[in-house]
Formats: sequence, structure tokens, C-alpha cells
Amino acid sequence: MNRIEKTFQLLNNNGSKAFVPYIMAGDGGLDSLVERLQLLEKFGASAIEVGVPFSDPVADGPTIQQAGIRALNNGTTLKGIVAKLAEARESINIPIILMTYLNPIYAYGIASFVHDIQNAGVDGCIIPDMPLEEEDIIAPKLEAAGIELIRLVTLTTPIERIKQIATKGNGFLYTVTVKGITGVRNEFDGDIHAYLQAVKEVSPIPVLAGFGISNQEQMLDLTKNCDGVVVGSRIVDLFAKNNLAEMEQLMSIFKQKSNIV
Ligand SMILES: O=P(O)(O)OC[C@@H](O)[C@@H](O)c1c[nH]c2ccccc12
Repeated sequence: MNRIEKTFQLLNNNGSKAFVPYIMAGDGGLDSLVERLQLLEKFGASAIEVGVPFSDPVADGPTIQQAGIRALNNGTTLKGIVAKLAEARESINIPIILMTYLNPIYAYGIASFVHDIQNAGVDGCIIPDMPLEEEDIIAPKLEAAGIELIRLVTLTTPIERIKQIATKGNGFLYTVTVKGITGVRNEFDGDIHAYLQAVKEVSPIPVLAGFGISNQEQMLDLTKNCDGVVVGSRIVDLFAKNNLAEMEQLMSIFKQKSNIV
């Protein structure tokens, strides 16, 4: 069984929810990546989404854009990230999900990319600018390597298409909770709960909510109708400020026995 599947089975058995932090690889220097992943595991992450910096991050808001610029400026490459993830796998037990736009994968070479991330112990991959219709260029290779392709749906995806996407997938379904780009929000659309319920109804795999989530109140509210949350910009910001105490406090929300450590 894949680490992602195992994690959700455990969460389910414990009646707990997933907390999946996102970090930008290379922000703060690639040498800090392994240590940051270890910290996130210690603070109770169920899995970690590791972002690859890219020059045209179309889905990202200012916090993650800036983190990407910092990472690119200090020379972070996809090759360097994959090498660090291999190193991290020696001490990290929870699933690692690599999030990258398609272009860096192309530049790397699709077959070598899949081969190398498999060797590095990566468990899943998010490729936000790759629509379902185009995924055959990589999806079969990921599947053969035992790496879950995590697909996204949004508030504007018609329910029939959500069903189609959800039933393709393994791992979990990433449900985007805002109409727009990443970044902390104070409020969500009024119909957010109806949307999450509708997605839950058609999805055979766990449903995670992400985009705009930054505090425990939002997490408790949204997880009434889904299996967990992804938190990006807030975590990136707390790392940038080196405010680890606040990060630990934020992540303590679902901590009881919620990971496979
Ligand atoms: O930053 P937020 O609003 O908390 O959203 C999560 C998000 O950062 C992370 O999952 C992510 C960062 N870049 C992305 C691009 C597409 C999809 C998802 C992402």
C-alpha cells in the first residue's frame, strides 16, 4: 500500500483529519529543506506538499510567488530538490507530495523525472497546469512507479467533471476552495459547504480542501465536510519569519495520532 493510502486509512481509523502543509523548496536555502521537512513531521503533518519554484507560477499569489523568487535566486533546481528529497526520505516517514508546474518536468525529461522521484521516495505529484485531457503524457508512468497523481477540482468545475476526475484518482482529491490564486483569505464563498458536500458525495477517494486556509477556525469549519486541509501561504510566511512556535501551535489542531510515525 502506498504511504498516502496508509496515512488516510490511519486518519480514518482515528476519526482524525489531515493537515498537509505546503513549503517552497529552496526558500531559506535548499540546505534547510530536510530540516524543515523534519520539523513539519514533528509538528504533526499528515503529509507534506513540496513546491518546486518556477518563473511563471500561474496559480500562485504573492506569498508563494515571492518564496519562489527567493528560491530561484539562491540557485534552487529541480535536480537539487530531488536529491534533497532522497536524503530526507532516510529520516521522514510521512508521504511527500511534489507540486510542480509541467514545464520544469518537461525540461527535466518526463521519464527521468518519474524515475528519479520514485528513487527519492516521493509518494505523490501535483501538476496544477496539466488538465485531465493532457495527463497521458505522464500519468501512466507515475502509476507504474507507484506515485499517486493528485488531481485538482475547483468551485467552477461542473459536478460531472468532478466525478470524472475523482474516479480517475487515487491518493486524494485536491479541492480548491477559492475562485482565484493561493494566499490567505478571511472569508470563503457562502456556498463552500454545499460544494464540499457535493464533491464528497461523488469522490471515492479522500477530499482535501486547500487555498486561502490559514487559521484553526477555518480548518475546523471546512473539515466538517472534507477529510483535511492543505495550508500553504501561512506556513511559507511562518518559515520566512522563523516563527516556529506559532507554526507548532497552528499544526497541533489534528495532531493526536494523525500520522504514520
Ligand atoms: O497558499 P494557500 O492559499 O494556503 O494554498 C495552498 C497552496 O499554497 C499549495 O497547495 C499550492 C501552492 N502552489 C500551488 C499551485 C497549485 C495548486 C496548489 C498550490
